[in-house]
Amino acid sequence: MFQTEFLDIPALASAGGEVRLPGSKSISNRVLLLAALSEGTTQVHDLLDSDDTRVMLTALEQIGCRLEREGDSLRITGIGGALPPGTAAELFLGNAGTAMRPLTAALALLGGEFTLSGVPRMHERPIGDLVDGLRQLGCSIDYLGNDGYPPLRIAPADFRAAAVQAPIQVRGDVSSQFLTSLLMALPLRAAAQDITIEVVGELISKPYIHITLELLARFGIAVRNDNWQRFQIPAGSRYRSPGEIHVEADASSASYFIALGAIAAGPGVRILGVGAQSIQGDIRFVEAAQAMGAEIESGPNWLQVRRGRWPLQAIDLDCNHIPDAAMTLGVMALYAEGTTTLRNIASWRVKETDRIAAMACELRKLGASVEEGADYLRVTPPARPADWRAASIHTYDDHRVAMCFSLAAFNPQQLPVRIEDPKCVAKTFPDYFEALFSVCETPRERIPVICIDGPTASGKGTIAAEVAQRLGYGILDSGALYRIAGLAAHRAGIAIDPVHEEEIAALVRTLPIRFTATQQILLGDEDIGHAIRSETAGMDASRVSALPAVRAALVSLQLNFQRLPGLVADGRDMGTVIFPAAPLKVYLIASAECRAARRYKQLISKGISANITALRADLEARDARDMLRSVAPLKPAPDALSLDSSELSIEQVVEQVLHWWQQRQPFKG
Ligand SMILES: O=C(O)C1=C[C@@H](OP(=O)(O)O)[C@@H](O)[C@H](O)C1
Ligand SMILES: C=C(OP(=O)(O)O)C(=O)O
Repeated sequence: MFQTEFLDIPALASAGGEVRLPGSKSISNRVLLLAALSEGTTQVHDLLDSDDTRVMLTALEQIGCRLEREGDSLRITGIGGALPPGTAAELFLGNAGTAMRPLTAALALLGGEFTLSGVPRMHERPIGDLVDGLRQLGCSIDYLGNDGYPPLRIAPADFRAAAVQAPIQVRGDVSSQFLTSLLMALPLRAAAQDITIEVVGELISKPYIHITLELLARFGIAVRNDNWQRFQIPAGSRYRSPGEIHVEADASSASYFIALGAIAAGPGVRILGVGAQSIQGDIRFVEAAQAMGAEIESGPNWLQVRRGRWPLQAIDLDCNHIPDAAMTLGVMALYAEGTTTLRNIASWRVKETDRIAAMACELRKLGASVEEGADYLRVTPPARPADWRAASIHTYDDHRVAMCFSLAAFNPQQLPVRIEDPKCVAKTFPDYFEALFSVCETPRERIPVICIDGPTASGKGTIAAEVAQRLGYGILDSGALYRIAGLAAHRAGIAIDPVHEEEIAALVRTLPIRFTATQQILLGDEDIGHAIRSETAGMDASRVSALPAVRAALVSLQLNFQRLPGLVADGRDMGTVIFPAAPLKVYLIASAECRAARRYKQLISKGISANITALRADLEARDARDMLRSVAPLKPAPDALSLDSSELSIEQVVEQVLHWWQQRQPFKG
């Protein structure tokens, strides 16, 4: 997951390949609650691992469920319809509507003392209609903040007096989750009598009720659905675990990759884990994308999406049945001919943020004309490529804003897009950007490289790692590559000798090397940081570096590090030889005295004795050698910015580099 303050996505060109999507949030949290209410153990496969499911799991553990991980699956042992006596807990439910609402209903009916709270936005998301429904049953629920909103206090209620006779009424026009919550919890009261729930007002987001009914059926509860207006839970209903259950991949998350396939040139995208037979209503996003021009084939568990009509075709659609995925249509509209209208989406205003306002504001930043109404959004794309703007997309702690706006990186003006607070995708799809980059391509020259060159002990490695971490970029420690090449040849039993030059070069080209943000050096899964610092590795490194074919192979290996979303490369010839077109080159220096003192401190802290005068003499000798060597000598590139770190802290140097970087970016707030 990208934990950075922002993520700059370079202009993207095409897409191809396969993505396996994480599990459905809506299914995961329903399955967890139903398993928790059942007796016995349910083994859940392919559960979503994200913020929304984590808050649910923690809450279920707090109320007495047992959770065990078994390989990739989770075994959950339920409470069997009754809480252990005296159960009390403070539950924090983040911003997960699928945890807050259903748990409110279940816990209010189970007895026990609870407080339920969430992030500040959760305290602005309505729950009053559900509380009103539950109060009809005699539940004791108090608002701890504003009436109608979490946080809530639930106290045990005496249900004996209140046989449920009249139908329970619940409004359906603010969120379908209120009805879902009653449907999942009311079997607790249906041992001896039928229970009827009646929807007041129009029921929105109906397909989510379909998911609820499907999963209730899997747990042994057959609800009668009378035209989406009345629902009857039959007397004698009991939660019965199916024993084992698989969670489908998330159809709302699929929308970003369906849109990607529709927008991007290239062979198309194959989406695994969800298909035509999904129980999730958001699968109908497929029809909307087809109407805009996408070519989509599907099987029971996969979708294959390719660009069809181009530019896309504008649509006018009632999106009530696909409230979450429809946000993605707002961004697809940027690539359409004509004006796209998304209707009947009033519920967007009470989700993670006011999504109508958020979409309108961010789409305008990109150059679109947007009309916003109480329950609709009308998007007209930028008239000409030159009307697109490079925007810094504010994401409002809304995962879907972050995910759908990443697709603006396919703009015809080839402008990068900045996504602020990219970690907000953790709500439902923590590795969204990694998945996106794994199927997107762009010409190498669009992927930014920051070069940090300089003499030995100038602090390049530390600065490069920190800058890379702050930008979410990859790292290339080019100095280590020669050592790794030597080590790999040595391990493969190939003598480092000109006779084996081609063989070593071939080996080098395939080495799976990675530099992590925490300065680990990985060869495959092995941390080889230590092994390459040995005396022998140093000797091997200098011998391989004398072989021209190996040097050439290392050049292409180094170029291969230029991957999405960007790279920080540290070394001696990054800006001069390997990445001469890099948009920022820093030449990092420090006085010999200062570098010797730093190295001295470093060695002493590791318990290695050292002599500062000898260290300084060593450094100066190496500087001279590096600067005078005939191949790629150490020198600043003509367009490098020099930075003397002698008197600066690490943080000050990092800030200076980032400041230079920001100055080169085109983004407008
Ligand atoms: O029941 C569910 O799993 C959901 C229902 C929908 O909410 P509304 O019914 O509030 O539209 C949807 O937006 C949400 O992401 C998940
Ligand atoms: C509205 C959403 O979430 P929640 O389940 O919190 O309502 C969403 O995921 O888009």
